[in-house]
Amino acid sequence: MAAQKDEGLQYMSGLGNSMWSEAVAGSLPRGHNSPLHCPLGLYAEQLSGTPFTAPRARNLRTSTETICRWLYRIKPSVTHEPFHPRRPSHPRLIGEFDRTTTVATPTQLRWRPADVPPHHPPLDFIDALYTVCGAGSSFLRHGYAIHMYAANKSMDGCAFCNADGDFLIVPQQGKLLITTECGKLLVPPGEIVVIPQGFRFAVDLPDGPSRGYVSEIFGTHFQLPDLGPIGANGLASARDFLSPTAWFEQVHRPGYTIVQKYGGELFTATQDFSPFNVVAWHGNYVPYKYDLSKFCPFNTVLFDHADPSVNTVLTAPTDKPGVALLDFVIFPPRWLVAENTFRPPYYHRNCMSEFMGLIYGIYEAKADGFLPGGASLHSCMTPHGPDTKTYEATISRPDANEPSRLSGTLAFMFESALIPRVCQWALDSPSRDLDYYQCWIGLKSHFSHDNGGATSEEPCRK
Ligand SMILES: O=C(O)Cc1cc(O)ccc1O
Ligand SMILES: [Fe+2]
Repeated sequence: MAAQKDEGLQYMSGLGNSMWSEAVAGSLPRGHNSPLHCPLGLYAEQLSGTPFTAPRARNLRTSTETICRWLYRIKPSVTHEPFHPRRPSHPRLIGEFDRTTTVATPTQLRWRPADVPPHHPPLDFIDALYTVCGAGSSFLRHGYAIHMYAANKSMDGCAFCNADGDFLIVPQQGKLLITTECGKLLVPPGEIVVIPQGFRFAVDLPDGPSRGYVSEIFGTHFQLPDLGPIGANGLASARDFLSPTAWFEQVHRPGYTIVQKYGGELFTATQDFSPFNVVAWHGNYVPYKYDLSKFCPFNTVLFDHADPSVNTVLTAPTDKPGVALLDFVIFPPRWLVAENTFRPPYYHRNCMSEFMGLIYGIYEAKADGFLPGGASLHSCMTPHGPDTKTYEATISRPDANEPSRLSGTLAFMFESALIPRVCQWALDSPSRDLDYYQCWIGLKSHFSHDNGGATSEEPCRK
């Protein structure tokens, strides 16, 4: 496990491995999870990311100390006033996707980037978050939600805790400085961060306003995809995932608020100290970040267009082999070398549902209209593919067989086997591109065929 430094913060590398970190030498109990007296008078506390009895291969556990076994903190997280529904509530977060909360639509949907309000109204990460679509239920521990955010203010005097699932956050504009119970992570656009279920965290915006995408998964965790015939190396490498090192503050903070998302609703509880009081921790259930430029893409080197699964960074599995609750797939800069091949994405209908975002540049299938910070949704079996301009430009390229480098672009997809229902506010949003379908209407027939004299009224049959 190599330590890495980044703008003054130190990280540990690896994914799924057991790590330990102590902000004060000797604060982590050795050989014990819950000693009668923890070093330095800390409390032990365990945070479980899977049922205790999950098979060992899936049993992720993070501990933040003290009384029990794994995480060692100045005061345990139970030391707070009772939870109450947050006032004002947050009407644009959904944790259960059914007819009462959301809408079913097979229409191709696209949104322009949302404006990031410069100062007003003040919106921190929590208030800026709004659900776009999703499926299933956080209560039933099966499903996912896709949210977006456009925030202009650091969280102040509060920490967020998502009891519903893991967040995979994709900042598109503006860095996030995320303080977690395990330490701090600085996440600029081009990197992603995963905050597993149950961790308390606070988001600062050191660069000013920030905008991005969030996928949330209920009942499982992200893991690296199997590589199959690719072999032992390629795509995302475990050593490029970075977790924080222990960091704590011991401060009296009267009125400090824990905002807990539970069943898609927000609840608050106050306490008089910072929750970032973990002095040492060990376990394999930790937040982590990943720089997407570290991804090693594989693709066709002779002909045809490879399916996008070849660019899977992380996958959240279901119980059915090969069927993802949610895949996180990227379309990074790379060489295109296929011969006699239509190189952009093909026209297709997919039994999986595809939500896409663009971090920077131009997406290879859309010459116009899909902008950085924007989004699209092509649900189960909804036809989609390159827009007219892309198609016409591609088939008339004189250099169509020359190697070309796709540069300065980074798009991604959240792809799921579960069919999403869409929030009404996303359908009614002023950012929605109601003319999206027009990008394909201009596709004209290129069909030319010697039909042996048949007229248009007399179909040609062979
Ligand atoms: O629809 C999309 O743009 C995503 C996508 C990209 C690709 O290269 C192949 C299939 C696919 O769904
Ligand atoms: Fe697609």
